[in-house]
Amino acid sequence: MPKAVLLDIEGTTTSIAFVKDRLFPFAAEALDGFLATHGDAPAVREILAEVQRAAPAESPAETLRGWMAADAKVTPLKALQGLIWHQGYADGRLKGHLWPDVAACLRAWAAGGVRLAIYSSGSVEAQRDLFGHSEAGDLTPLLAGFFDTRIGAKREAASYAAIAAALQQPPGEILFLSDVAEELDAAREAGLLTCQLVRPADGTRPAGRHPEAAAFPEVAARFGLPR
Ligand SMILES: CSCCC(=O)C(=O)COP(=O)(O)O
Ligand SMILES: [Mg+2]
Repeated sequence: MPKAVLLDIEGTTTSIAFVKDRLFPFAAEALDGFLATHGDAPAVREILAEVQRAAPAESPAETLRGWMAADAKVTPLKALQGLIWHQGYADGRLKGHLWPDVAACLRAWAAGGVRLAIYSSGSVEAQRDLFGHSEAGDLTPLLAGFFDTRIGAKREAASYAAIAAALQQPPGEILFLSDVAEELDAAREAGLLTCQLVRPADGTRPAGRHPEAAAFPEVAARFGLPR
């Protein structure tokens, strides 16, 4: 049985539609107003300086809008989206979507001594907000670690090796769950166990090169996780 489970968010714990049709438009629509009112806050200034360094020829707002349109998994964009979503979670406009099978399995796995951690392109702050204000309540006490692209890109094996080291867990004892085959390939290269979430409602196509499950109870059955 794996001693730790590392979880992707979009397409794994959470519907792709929630991220693409709710979270992303929420941040895009709020961008200009947020920059006007919070542009001088130190955390925002730092992000904007990083954006400007990445694309010196245009304004940070233009660059951010381009990255949003392209769904670029770029760390400063993800950090800024997290700050914008934080307001929505705080005032109740946003609630983190979780597939109905997810919360019960996370509770059972954690209660059975399995360590749980998140690895998403969304910033650590955004991850904490999604699970802290989820439709199933505050699940953050179940989670032992949060990792984003600051530790490395999700399609690079080195990122998974770094996460295993941060969790102080041998890679072979960690099961990584994701809908994206290239992420699973990278995790397996680093020595992690892998399982592709092929959720019918998300339209995920099975890649055919990793164990597959349509929902978390199937993951539990296949890998002997507590139920
Ligand atoms: C913290 S939820 C927002 C997820 C996000 O911004 C994203 O780009 C999806 O990334 P994932 O690695 O979870 O597929
Ligand atoms: Mg995903």
